[in-house]
Amino acid sequence: MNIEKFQESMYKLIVETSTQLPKDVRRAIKAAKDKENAGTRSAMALGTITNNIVMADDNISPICQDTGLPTFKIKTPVGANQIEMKKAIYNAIAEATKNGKLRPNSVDSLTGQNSGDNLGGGTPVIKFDQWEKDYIDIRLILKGGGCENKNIQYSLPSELEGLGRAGRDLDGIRKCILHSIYQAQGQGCSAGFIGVGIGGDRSSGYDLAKEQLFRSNDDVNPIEELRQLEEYIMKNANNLGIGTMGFGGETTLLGCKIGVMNRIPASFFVSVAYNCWAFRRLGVAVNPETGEINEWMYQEGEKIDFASEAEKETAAASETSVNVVELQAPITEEQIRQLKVGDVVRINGRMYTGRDAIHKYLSDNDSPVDLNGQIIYHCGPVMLKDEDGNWHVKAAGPTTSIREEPYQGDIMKRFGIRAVIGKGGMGPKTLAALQEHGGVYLNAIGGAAQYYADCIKSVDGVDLTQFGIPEAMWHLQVEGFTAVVTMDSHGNSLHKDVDQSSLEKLAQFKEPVFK
Ligand SMILES: O=C(O)C[C@H](O)C(=O)O
Ligand code: SF4
Repeated sequence: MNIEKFQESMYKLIVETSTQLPKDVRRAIKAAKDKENAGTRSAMALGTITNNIVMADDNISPICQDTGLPTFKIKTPVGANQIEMKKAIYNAIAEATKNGKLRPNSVDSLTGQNSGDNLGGGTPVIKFDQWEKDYIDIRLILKGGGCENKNIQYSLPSELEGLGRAGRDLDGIRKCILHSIYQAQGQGCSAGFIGVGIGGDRSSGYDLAKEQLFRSNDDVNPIEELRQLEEYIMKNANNLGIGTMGFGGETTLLGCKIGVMNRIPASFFVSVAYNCWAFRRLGVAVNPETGEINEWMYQEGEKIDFASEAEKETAAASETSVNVVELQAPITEEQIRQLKVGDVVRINGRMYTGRDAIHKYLSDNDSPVDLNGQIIYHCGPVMLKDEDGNWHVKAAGPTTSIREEPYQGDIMKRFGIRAVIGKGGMGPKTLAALQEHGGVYLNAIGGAAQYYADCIKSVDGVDLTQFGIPEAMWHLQVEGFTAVVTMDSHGNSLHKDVDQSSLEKLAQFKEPVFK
């Protein structure tokens, strides 16, 4: 095999997967957009998402800043040199990271050290299989951490919130799947795609669930019961009213694929792999001699590019139909107290990024900057340094805020922070702190990493770089950064409301359907 060519092919596959959504995924997003009523929060979120897809296409930059744990599934003809192929993939991964197409995402679990090039113990994941065909089939998925955290595994029989007993039968499986979508709320950047694995053990069950994510979203399940179940889930999950980003709305699920394998008598697992709307998976057929790409997968049928004028108009119309408040730090308590759930804010000026490592750090250390009246953005960006030593933001969407729930309220009070921006909402502890202290939670659109990177006009500094690029505290200068108030200082939380109403809707699916 021509290994240089093969490495080039792998680089192309990585860049394409990170920056361009496959055609089947685009069609699913377009269908969701057509269903959402203009002027709603969900329609606005979808408008931002589709603008972001266009920007990623144009800039050849990551659709979402979290480029996940790169996972390759490879089928080779007998005799292919897997050791050589692995090395070429590692090189291609390091190069894509250096060029800002992947975020450095490989972190030592004990020391917290980021390897900087996406290589390290267990990363990337490469799984080989042999087959009797004469070409190499390589599929890649970049599944981010927020949706990975919403994967769930059920052991049947089980008692499920809202749904009651789930037994060891098709109807019990139905209940698990509906519950999995409910428990994800908007935190995995809904609307999502799910892969379900029935049977196996805890690890092979999850593998089977993830394997389903490699099926084309338009295929038809060859097993009749599973075909019916997939159809049932697609129809009914969208009645849960969770909607885009958990804002409420018509579309919660964009795809559902279910696979089955045998189990041992004592175990009955239903494993669900949740993937965000930024469903980055592609595949190529590679010539084993030349190392060149012969064919791209998932690219049949119509390509939606979301770039037409009509698309832009709907996005603009939904943005203008709401109340927009301008904010600039430092913000006063009085300004914050005026904000209510549902208001849209447009931020100009300074904000600081802070995510997991920073929140833990601030909980028992002083802040390197004065945070009084300031805004914290839950974000781990993709950054590149130019020859003059200046940093540039390549992708910068929000991360899931709920992970900071144990720290957030205390930190806001202690440092005088007035606003935090993230996605998916926060819990009761933060809500109480917002009310007591005069703070607000702003929801940005998860995955819209190009859209927000474009709002960042300069990087004015950085602190705590020992935590690695995604976890450092970046000082950003922004213009027209738009987010929605979803938790205010009067005890209101859109997330609490949507959770409650979707739980009530979930309970409507309690009665058996598959006998
Ligand atoms: O790590 C990130 O940037 C985001 C993560 O994928 C998330 O959804 O929380
Ligand atoms: S931020 Fe959202 S879109 Fe990006 S990887 Fe996480 S879950 Fe997916």
